[in-house]
Amino acid sequence: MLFAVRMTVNLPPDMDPDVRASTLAAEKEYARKLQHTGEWLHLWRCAGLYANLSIFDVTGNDRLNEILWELPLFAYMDVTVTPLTRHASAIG
Ligand SMILES: O=C(O)CC1=CCC(=O)O1
Repeated sequence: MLFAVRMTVNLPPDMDPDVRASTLAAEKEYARKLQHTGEWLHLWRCAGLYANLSIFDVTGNDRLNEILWELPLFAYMDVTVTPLTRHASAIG
């Protein structure tokens, strides 16, 4: 199943710099791993924002929920999930 997920990151301005750096590094590693497995299909930066638009290809809601809750940045994110289905006019 395909899902579009918008993640907006809100890191506290007073966050400890070491915790910030290690959390961002963990997020990057986690995202790279899921891109390699094919579950995190697209990861796009929303231009000018500390936000991304991602496409996930997962077995279902439960797997997506698991992935999102395990994001190292999850506690600092606003997340919006949109389930996707094929558009009748899509040629691809
Ligand atoms: O920077 C972001 O948008 C948050 C994020 C998601 C995966 C990643 O590596 O960073």
